[in-house]
Order: sequence, then C-alpha cells, then structure tokens
Amino acid sequence: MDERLVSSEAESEESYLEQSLRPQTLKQYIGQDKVKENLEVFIEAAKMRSETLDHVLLYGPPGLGKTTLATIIANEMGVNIRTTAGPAIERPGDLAAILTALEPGDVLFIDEIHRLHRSIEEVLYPAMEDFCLDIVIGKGSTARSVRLDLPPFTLVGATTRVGLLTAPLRDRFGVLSRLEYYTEIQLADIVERTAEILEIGIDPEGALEIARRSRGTPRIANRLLRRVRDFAQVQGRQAITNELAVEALERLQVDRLGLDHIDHKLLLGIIEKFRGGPVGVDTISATIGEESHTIEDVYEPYLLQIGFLQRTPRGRIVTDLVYKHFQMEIPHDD
Ligand SMILES: Nc1ncnc2c1ncn2[C@@H]1O[C@H](COP(=O)(O)OP(=O)(O)OP(=O)(O)O)[C@@H](O)[C@H]1O
Ligand SMILES: [Mg+2]
Repeated sequence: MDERLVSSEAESEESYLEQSLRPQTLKQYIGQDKVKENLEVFIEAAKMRSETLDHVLLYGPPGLGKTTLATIIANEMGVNIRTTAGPAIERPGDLAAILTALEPGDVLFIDEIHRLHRSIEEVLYPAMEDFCLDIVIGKGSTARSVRLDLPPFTLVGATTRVGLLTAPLRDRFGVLSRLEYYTEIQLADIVERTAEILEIGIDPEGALEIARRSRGTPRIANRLLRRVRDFAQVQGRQAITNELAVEALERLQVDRLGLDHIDHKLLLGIIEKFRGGPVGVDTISATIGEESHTIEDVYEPYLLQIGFLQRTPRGRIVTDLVYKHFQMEIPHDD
C-alpha cells in the first residue's frame, strides 16, 4: 500500500515529531468536550478523596488523540505514566513485571489493548479489580498459587477496535470514553496551535483550509500543515494564506473534502463500472486492484462517515453527494 498523505495512521518518522506537539493539560486539549468534562470531574473527585482514578478506556479512530489524552490524564493526576502495548506483552510474566514495578497511583497505559492475549487478560482482571496478582509458584504437584498485593494504579487502555474487546475486560473499566471526529473549527484551532509551536506563520483562513481537508483528524491536519509549509518556504512566503494552502493541497492531490486519488478511484470505479452500485466489496477489490480488507478497514470508514458510501445487504452504493462532489449528473432510476 502507498503511503497516503491523508492516512490517519502515524507514519514511521512521525511519532517522534508528534510528541512535541502533544498538549500537556486538559485545558490545552482542543475539542472532545464531553470526554474532557467527564474526565475533569472524575480527576477532581479522585484527587479530593486521595484515591487513584478509575480505569479509563479510550476508543475511536486513529489520530484523534487517545495517546495524547492518556498522557494528559497522568499529568493532571500528577503521577507517572508507564506505556506499553497489547502486542508487546507476550507472556503473563511480562505483565506481572510491569505491574509490580508500578509506583502507587501510577497510570499504566496499554495501547492497542484489543490485541492482548487471552492468557494475559486473565492476569489483568484481579489486578484491575483488587490490585493484586495471582501467581503460580513451582510445578506439578508442588505448584501453589500465591496472591501478591500491587500498588493501586489506573489502567488507561486505548483501542481503535472496541468491538474486539472481550466483555469481561471492557466491563472492568469504570470510564469509557469515545473520541469523535473533530469539527473544522476545532481542527483550525489545532492547526494554529501547531503552527505556533513550529513557528510557522499562518492566516486564520489558511488554517481553516487545511482543517477542511483533514478528514476530522488532528494527525492529518498537522501533517498537511507541515507539507503546506514546505510550499510556503520554497516560494519564499512569510505566512500560509488561504490561496497558498489551496494551491499546495491541490498539487498534493488532497481535494476540498480531504479525498485523495485512492478515494477518487474507489468512488469513480463504482460509478463508472457499476452505475453507482450496489456492488460487493470483493467485486470492487477485483476491479480497482486493492485488497478487500484494506478497502473495508482503511478506505471506506471516512467515506461512510461523510455519507459518500452506504453499506447495504447487497453491497456498497455511492450517494448523491458523490455525484455533486464530482459535478456529475445524478442518474435517475427508470
Ligand atoms: N485534542 C487535540 N488537541 C491538539 N492536538 C491534538 C489533539 N488530539 C490529537 N492531537 C495531535 O494529533 C496527533 C495524534 O494524536 P495521538 O497520537 O494522541 O492519536 P491516537 O488517537 O493515539 O492515534 P493512534 O490510534 O494512531 O494511536 C498528536 O501529535 C497530537 O498532538
Ligand atoms: Mg496512539
């Protein structure tokens, strides 16, 4: 698969840069008002009672700020954060080692928590519920189980695929927060904030243009800003104006809704070869030469989100919005 400018996944070099752009406090964190307001109350209450914060599950599409929020929770609680990821924990002993090394009150952040092995999840249950660890010592007939106390801690889990979490794991989180796509105005604020950190001059209208094409996703907004800055620099401009943003993003083939050549190929393929659908994913896959699961996991979600595609039992259909976007005549049933 090509690297896409509008991919919501982090590029290989990007994660380092992203760290420097992460807001540190809830106040600096733009948008997600409902999630923020709830967390504010829970954090405040936990601090008043001198207790740890309840376990928090953050879920939603890539690039919306889950890792950022995990860091902020630790900052606001005034504790350390220990970070790991589902696939990195291979044996129950790995998790036991992490848990016993925690300081009282710490945040343990497990990214991609849907990818934890079942055998490891079982270690997590008593740890989350009673702050203890059941370990087996010895082998065979002399084996016995010992209960170890753990320091109280807050588990923050993050996932893009909440549906893959087992019910017993999901039920052990006291706070479940779903992150939503951002509005244009919120993304424009994020772009302006990032521009300030990176010392890039930008007009409000330039920021709004980048926001509009960022598919509701801060990660994409920040990436487009960096690419548009390259154009500004090469052209010797002091600030990113609306005109410059439009010109740069058109040249980068990111259209005014943030769609790129792959989105165009998919949508126009359904229109031109299947008269707008319905058509099955496997058939689309064969015609445009992309894997079915890539279409479903990577290409479709945003098109479904903005109402350009509809899923029906007989396959995918493009909506009237697509014809309007491409300035094509809407076909009439006859
Ligand atoms: N609310 C926000 N305000 C300002 N910047 C944000 C916000 N949310 C995310 N960002 C920025 O977007 C980038 C991506 O955010 P983050 O890494 O937290 O996303 P994520 O949800 O953890 O993604 P993934 O699912 O790929 O792990 C970061 O550089 C971060 O600074
Ligand atoms: Mg993350």
